[in-house]
Amino acid sequence: MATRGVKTLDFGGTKEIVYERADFPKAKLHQIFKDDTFAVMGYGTQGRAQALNLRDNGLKVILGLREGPSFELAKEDGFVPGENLFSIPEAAQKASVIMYLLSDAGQKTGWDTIKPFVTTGKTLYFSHGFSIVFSDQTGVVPPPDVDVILAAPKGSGTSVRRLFLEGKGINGSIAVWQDHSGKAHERACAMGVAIGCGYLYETTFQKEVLSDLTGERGILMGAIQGLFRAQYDVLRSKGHSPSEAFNETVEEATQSLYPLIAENGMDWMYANCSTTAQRGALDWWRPFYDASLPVFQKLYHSVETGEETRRSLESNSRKDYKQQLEEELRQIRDSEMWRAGQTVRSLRPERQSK
Ligand SMILES: NC(=O)c1ccc[n+]([C@@H]2O[C@H](COP(=O)([O-])OP(=O)(O)OC[C@H]3O[C@@H](n4cnc5c(N)ncnc54)[C@H](O)[C@@H]3O)[C@@H](O)[C@H]2O)c1
Ligand SMILES: CC(C)(O)[C@@H](O)C(=O)O
Ligand SMILES: [Mg+2]
Ligand SMILES: [Mg+2]
Repeated sequence: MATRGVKTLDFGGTKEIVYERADFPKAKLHQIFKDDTFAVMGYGTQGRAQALNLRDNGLKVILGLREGPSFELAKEDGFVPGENLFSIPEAAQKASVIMYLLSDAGQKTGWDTIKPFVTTGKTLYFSHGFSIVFSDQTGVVPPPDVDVILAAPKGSGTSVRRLFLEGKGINGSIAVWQDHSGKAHERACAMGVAIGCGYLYETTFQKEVLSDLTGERGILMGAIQGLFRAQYDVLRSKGHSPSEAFNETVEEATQSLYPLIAENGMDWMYANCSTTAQRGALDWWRPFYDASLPVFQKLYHSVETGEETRRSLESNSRKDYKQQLEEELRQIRDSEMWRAGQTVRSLRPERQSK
């Protein structure tokens, strides 16, 4: 179903539809969701950001959480047990929109608890295509008489909340898996705006999960640590000090050059560097492309075949999962490169004045 006010824009030669916050002013959100109760299941980085943004947008939000640190945090954030803070089944029962924001592994184990409350006319909402697309691994198969929609912010929940509070908005993707009401598309767009996104792109559950898993394993998180570390190790092996190796690898990237890419693109960042740097970057991006292309192809294959979701479910459901995760993060934190980074960051004038 078409939503009024949308724009079709040219993305490098391909026309795509985008939806913006301006297409869904608050009054329209309140009209669309006048009869809805949003139940946010899980209070991780996304659950918390989306719940707080929905609440600040004046919509009716309740939480479904298990007892523990998240429950306590929700109380600190002003949610009140018995009023708008419940157990998972209680919240699912009261909800018209079940926002399934447990961890992806938690969505698999929690499905038997949630399923009885996914009843006729309700909306089941996700911020990832994982559970639905890989239902052969998760068992998450919704009944046919509900809407199943997705609004996936393309960034950390921390940014979802921070940008919203600054009056900005992260970009997000929306998709419809099942349209029982005939309004699922409009409701997905409206939810994307209601949770704090500034603008939204169309996708499918399938495309969202494949691109998201590739991106985070690749450039956004996995590849960036691998590339940083490889350059840092070469500089160190050639006798450069930790501070010099860190600054030339990470600090300048995040503090100077990446913000320039964000502002106006790669060529503009190049144009703001010396002719010497430009010549070198223009000569060397190709060898890096050639070296990494097969790794990205291997990664996409591993995502597409379900290997990555299998690994994630298996590792996240282990009893010692938290300890193992903390140990792996500790190894990164305690590596020389990131210890050097800690000292470098402490020297930033804005940190020193605090
Ligand atoms: N983290 C992000 O910034 C981000 C961005 C876009 C989309 N997403 C998607 O949003 C969803 C939520 O992500 P997240 O990072 O906030 O989640 P998360 O992985 O941090 O987990 C959220 C919460 O789920 C709870 N949980 C896990 N298993 C549970 C169980 N069996 N019973 C009760 N509670 C349980 C945990 O206590 C945790 O606080 C996921 O589908 C994720 O892929 C996340
Ligand atoms: C923030 C990310 C990496 O974009 C998200 O996809 C996640 O899974 O946390
Ligand atoms: Mg992800
Ligand atoms: Mg992502």
